[in-house]
Amino acid sequence: MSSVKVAVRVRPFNNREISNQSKCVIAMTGSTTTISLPGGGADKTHSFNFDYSYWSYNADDAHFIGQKQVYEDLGLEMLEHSFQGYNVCIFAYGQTGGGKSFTMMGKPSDEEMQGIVPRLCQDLFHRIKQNKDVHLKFTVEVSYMEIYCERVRDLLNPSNGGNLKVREHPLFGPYVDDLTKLAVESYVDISDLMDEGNKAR
Ligand SMILES: Nc1ncnc2c1ncn2[C@@H]1O[C@H](COP(=O)(O)OP(=O)(O)OP(=O)(O)O)[C@@H](O)[C@H]1O
Repeated sequence: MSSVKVAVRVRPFNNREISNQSKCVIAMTGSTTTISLPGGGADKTHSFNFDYSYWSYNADDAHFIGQKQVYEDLGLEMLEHSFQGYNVCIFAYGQTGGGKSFTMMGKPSDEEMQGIVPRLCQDLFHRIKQNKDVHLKFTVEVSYMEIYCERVRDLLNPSNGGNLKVREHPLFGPYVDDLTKLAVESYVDISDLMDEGNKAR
């Protein structure tokens, strides 16, 4: 099994794209994404295979993929790996307005629209609660930082200086020196800390 999985997602057109009568140049079949350059012709069509190609362009489409499916494919697997003792990381990459926040956070107050992070945090605590092994103890800690213009800021302690140092531990790899880590016991604790951190952005 590959240690890296890549998913691409198409979001619906925004108002500007609709009013410009933009044409959607992406098509998806299974896990394949096809880009057709305007003008047509076979040589202007390029196909790429990913682990997942998520068609979230139009909710009426039979192939539409919503927040729940994205979480069940990507988030649940990472949660499973973390309980098996692996370090996991999910990151979103793409141009501004492309849908990174929507996929990762979504609308946390609307159950159907929740993104990967709120769903994963809730399942994390459900799984911990189900533990019956008296020899197993779980500790969940949260850090929240912003890297902007090559400067690392601690969003849970903004007075912690504007540029924390990134260092490399010989065994555990890269880490941010002095970054605040706070113990949490529920998804509500995490949600409160995210609100707190967002105020410092
Ligand atoms: N899959 C989707 N379904 C419905 N709306 C979406 C989807 N993806 C993105 N959007 C909407 O598109 C807009 C831009 O998305 P978002 O803010 O997530 O982009 P972003 O990549 O995080 O942008 P930035 O880099 O500027 O922060 C938002 O209004 C969001 O609600």
